[in-house]
Amino acid sequence: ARDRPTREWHLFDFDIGRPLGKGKFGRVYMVRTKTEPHYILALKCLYKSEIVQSRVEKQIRREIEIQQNLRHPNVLRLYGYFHDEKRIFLMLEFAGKGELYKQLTKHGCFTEKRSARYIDQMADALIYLHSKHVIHRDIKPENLLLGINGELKIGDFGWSVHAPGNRRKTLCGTLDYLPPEMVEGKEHSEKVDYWALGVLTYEFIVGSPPFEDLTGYNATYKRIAKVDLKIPNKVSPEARDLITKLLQYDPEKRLPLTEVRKHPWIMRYKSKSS
Ligand SMILES: COc1ccc(C(=O)Nc2ccccc2)cc1NC(=O)CCSc1ncnc(N)c1Br
Repeated sequence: ARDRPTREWHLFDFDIGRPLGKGKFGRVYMVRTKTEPHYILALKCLYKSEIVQSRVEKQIRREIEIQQNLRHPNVLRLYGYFHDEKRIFLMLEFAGKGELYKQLTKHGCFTEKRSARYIDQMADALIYLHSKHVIHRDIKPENLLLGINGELKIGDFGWSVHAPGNRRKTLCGTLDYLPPEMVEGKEHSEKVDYWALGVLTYEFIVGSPPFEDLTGYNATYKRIAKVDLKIPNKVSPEARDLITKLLQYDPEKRLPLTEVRKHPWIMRYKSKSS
């Protein structure tokens, strides 16, 4: 198809606003285009020196290609990018209600109604990403954002890959969301995102991830590999059922995302309006 003309962007096209947070590789600012129409964006600034050093240059180019073609209401848009001699700038959709984990920290945990609506939106976004052969691999509250109407947006893609992947994920981040097959360094598929959705469901309702073991890394490892799952009594039977169906050791036994969207716990809270 004829490529849509994308204009060249430069830093001087924008008024720079407040910092939005520190990503894994750089700083993000709220910005506005200087000329009409005044678009509000999140501009992520990455330093080439850091990128070249950590050899993620190839990764980021692949990232950008993948993401410029993603369009889904629950996936944060990457509109485009530009660079100067020292930096690469990612032009991102601005999520009006900011970082979801800040809400989770503030409230401790979410109601089952709010959790079910978020999980339904996550499942919808993951069905879309998997249809594009993108496995997210890093689903956790820190990577989720909220749009201006409170809708969930998968907001960060530092580690998504094209399926099937078994690139060792440098275990710098938390282990809590890793499924047994990744913890054991085995080949993994998009089913890793099914597992992470189960972990997310648990964490939204309970307020902490299911295999967290503050005594350390190896303790969490063991609990994941054994699927040592204890669900508190406060969790409703329907939520318990969904969590158990997602946190299955065998990836093939995990509930498909289309079934998640039809699960009684999700259906019970589907907003009448939408
Ligand atoms: C599509 O979103 C991305 C796509 C790609 C990358 C990225 O860094 N890729 C990458 C960087 C280096 C190496 C390999 C991959 C990051 C993001 N997203 C982000 O960084 C989120 C910034 S925080 C924020 N954003 C909007 N509204 C808010 N209110 C906030 Br707070």
